[in-house]
Amino acid sequence: MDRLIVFRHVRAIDPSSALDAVIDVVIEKDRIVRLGPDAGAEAAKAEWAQVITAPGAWLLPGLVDLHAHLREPGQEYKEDIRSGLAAAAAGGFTDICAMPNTLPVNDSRMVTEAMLARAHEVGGTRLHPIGAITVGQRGESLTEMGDLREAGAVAVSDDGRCVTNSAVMRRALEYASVFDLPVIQHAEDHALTEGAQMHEGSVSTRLGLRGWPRVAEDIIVSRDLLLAEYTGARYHVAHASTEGTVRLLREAKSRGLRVTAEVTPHHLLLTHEAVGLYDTACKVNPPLREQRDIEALRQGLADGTIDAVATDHAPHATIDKGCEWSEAKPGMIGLELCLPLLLGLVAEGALPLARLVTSLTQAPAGIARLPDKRIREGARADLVLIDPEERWTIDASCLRSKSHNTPFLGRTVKGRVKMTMVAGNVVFESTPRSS
Ligand SMILES: NC(=O)N[C@@H](CC(=O)O)C(=O)O
Ligand SMILES: [Zn+2]
Ligand SMILES: [Zn+2]
Repeated sequence: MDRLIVFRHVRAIDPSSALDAVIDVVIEKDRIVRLGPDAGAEAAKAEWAQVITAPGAWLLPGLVDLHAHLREPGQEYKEDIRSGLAAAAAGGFTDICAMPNTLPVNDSRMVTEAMLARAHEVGGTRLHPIGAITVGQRGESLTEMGDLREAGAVAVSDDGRCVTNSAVMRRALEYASVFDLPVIQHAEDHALTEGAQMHEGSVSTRLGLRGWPRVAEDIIVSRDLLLAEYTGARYHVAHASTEGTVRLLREAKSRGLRVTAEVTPHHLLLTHEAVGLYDTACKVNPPLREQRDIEALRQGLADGTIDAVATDHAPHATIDKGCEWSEAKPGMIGLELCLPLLLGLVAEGALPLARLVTSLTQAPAGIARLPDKRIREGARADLVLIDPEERWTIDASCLRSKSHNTPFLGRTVKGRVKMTMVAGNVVFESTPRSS
């Protein structure tokens, strides 16, 4: 018998279809075939139907992450494609884009194909590789972007490093636009961040650490926006962290530029004060900044200046973090914490729920040119079911990721992913309520 799944009386939320109502949603094989009040009453009677009655639960389109580091090939002790995709599924993600700063760098068709082959073997959440902009991420010669695209890359980026040379960036934008690939920039003027250990401000002064000033990001973003305008290419800002970036993007968008941006949960929630006394879990690039940056980023996300939320899931092992601050690797995990953390912002009234959903579904899907994420008849059944009321405490033992580097351990959050479905296949299902 073909697969038949019936969600009964769930709150289905899909801003792109102007949907927010308590309804039934019926899935046959890989598609949503019916939805509406009591639309599942008949189907639920079928002997082979899997009926999911979850009063109070929310059903959202599957989440899309534009920015994750899966560490395979090369650093599988931190994460691999299997554990990374498992973490993604547990976080409600049906699609994730993997950054190319692997070992070797994903700057060739061969690496892209190998990653996709591995993801295919593993199954579950879909993996979409991002190819490098320059060979070896060295910032010099461009990669064969046509090959990367043909092999399955959805964007190009040298993330972890910034393309600082303006001529290289110009050529990258021109070349990528031939293949309709967005160029994702890690905006950091390396000349201004040499030796930098955290945000340049009162905390870096107190701790005696060299700082990464906001302007190191703003300079690159403003130059890139000029280049994007000049070349007409698609340009995307990774992990926006400053109020300057938000202001520059707002101005660029008001003039009709084809530019987009993402922000991470940690940059929306934490300031440099979280570093405390050298807590390496808070070491991340770009660094945690100040309250006024948080305010600007939240405002930018709420009004659409910032299009998407991305996790920048950056797993590092204990050996990479359990050392002196200056030796510790930057980055924090995010796939499993993103949705619950940001539901907290919604509960506080700092972000409309519809914007949160769009910024995790339709917006990133559009940037990576993935199929629409919709809850409507005929759409592919990429869905996530959440219990918005369940409270739980973030603990290493409940994480699928191989690494546990996050400053949010021990924090109690409200809202939990109960089920993730990729084209009608259940790829994650949580154990029953623990509290
Ligand atoms: N965000 C980080 O601090 N680290 C990322 C690289 C990056 O996103 O710049 C990593 O690969 O570990
Ligand atoms: Zn980066
Ligand atoms: Zn990154």
